[in-house]
Amino acid sequence: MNYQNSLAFALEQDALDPLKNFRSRFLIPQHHGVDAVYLCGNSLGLQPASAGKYLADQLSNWQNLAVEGWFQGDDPWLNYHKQLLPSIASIVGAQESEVTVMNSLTVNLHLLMVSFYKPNHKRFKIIMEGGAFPSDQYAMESQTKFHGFDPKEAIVEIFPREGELTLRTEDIIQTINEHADELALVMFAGINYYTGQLFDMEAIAAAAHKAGAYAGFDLAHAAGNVPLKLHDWGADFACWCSYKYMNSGPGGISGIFVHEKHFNNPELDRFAGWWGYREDKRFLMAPGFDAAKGAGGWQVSTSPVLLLALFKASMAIFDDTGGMGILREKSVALTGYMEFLIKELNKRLGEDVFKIITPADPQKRGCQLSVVCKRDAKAIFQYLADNGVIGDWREPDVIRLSPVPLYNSFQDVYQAVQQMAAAIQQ
Ligand SMILES: Cc1ncc(COP(=O)(O)O)c(C=O)c1O
Ligand SMILES: Nc1ccccc1C(=O)C[C@H](N)C(=O)O
Repeated sequence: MNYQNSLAFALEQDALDPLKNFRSRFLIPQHHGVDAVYLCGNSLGLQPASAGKYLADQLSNWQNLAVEGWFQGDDPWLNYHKQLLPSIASIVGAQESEVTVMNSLTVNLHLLMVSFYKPNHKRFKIIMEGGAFPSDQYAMESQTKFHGFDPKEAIVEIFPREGELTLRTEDIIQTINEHADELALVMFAGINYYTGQLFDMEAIAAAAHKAGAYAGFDLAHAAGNVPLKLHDWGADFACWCSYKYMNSGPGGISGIFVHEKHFNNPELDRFAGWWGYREDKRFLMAPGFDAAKGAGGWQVSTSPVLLLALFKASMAIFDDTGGMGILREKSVALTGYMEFLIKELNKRLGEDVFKIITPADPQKRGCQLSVVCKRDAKAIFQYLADNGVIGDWREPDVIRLSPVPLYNSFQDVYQAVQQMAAAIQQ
């Protein structure tokens, strides 16, 4: 047997892993008394072991300071969210003033559309990837209808070529060029939730701008997963949830990016609330909205401090890693290792039973591999779950598996593929 196919190889890689100690900073779900193989950080990241303490600190501030907690104590709530901004800015490649934390993802998508989708009869089209996450499809549909357009005319979805599984950048750019005269917005995921394809956001933003349109990105599956350079790429806006690769907890707080080129643009409408008011004068409670400069000016409501506390636990861990570069290095190796083992398994089975639909090029994917199962896929997925391998299922036949560099090991990946082999032999 090839050494790379052995448990010894996986254990050796783990021993060499510079990030190996980070696993112990997370609570790994248990399966029959041992660590489950959790490969589902693409849906819900694991709980930092410190999360309870961060939460308890704020519950204690609430207990002891009550309303004064906004202004007093070691960590007044009024500025609590700001401590998160350097970490978030570094993860998404932004300046601190270009990011803030607020609300949930789809809510933020709608709020940002208020600013960046202002269609007129000449320019009203939105280009997006075909098969985008349903919430994004519903958001775009309802936005076009809200402005009086027919979604069938206003929304242009780009699908892979016949016989291909993922999109070519050249086809995305060509579609943008073809619709240039009528295009208002290009709204793409950073990584598609189903296929795991990582898009060339820089090229997409450049093509959108050349066409005279805005470029926005939903980074639910990209933030905290792959290095991003939103500022340098010139993206107009972006939003993401933080409960996947950023481990902020179920329904955790979302983040937004607005490029600084828009900070002084008087044409940008927004749906305002007092939390987005310029801070030095917010408590004067004067009539007339005066926005805070920067992404913070898009905030609407009071910070949800308990959600921020959970998120802070995770960002402290990210800060200690040294950044997305080192995480990405391990991620490429870990996902590449899973791909290798799945291909070896297919060879042993004499057939591509597990067909990976995610691009093979590491530049075109993040942690996730989406695997189409050619035998009884549901039964195989169930077997994996029964044996402590947690991925997720997306209809009609895809199993998504995402080794996450912060807390997954090479041994996790090895065990997962062992169980896939055992599932077939059932
Ligand atoms: C790409 C994408 N957009 C939107 C959502 C929905 O986010 P939320 O339910 O937090 O609004 C998700 C995940 O749930 C997602 O993966
Ligand atoms: N928020 C959730 C609540 C319940 C179940 C799943 C989710 C997800 O986040 C799914 C994810 N967006 C996906 O890519 O399928």
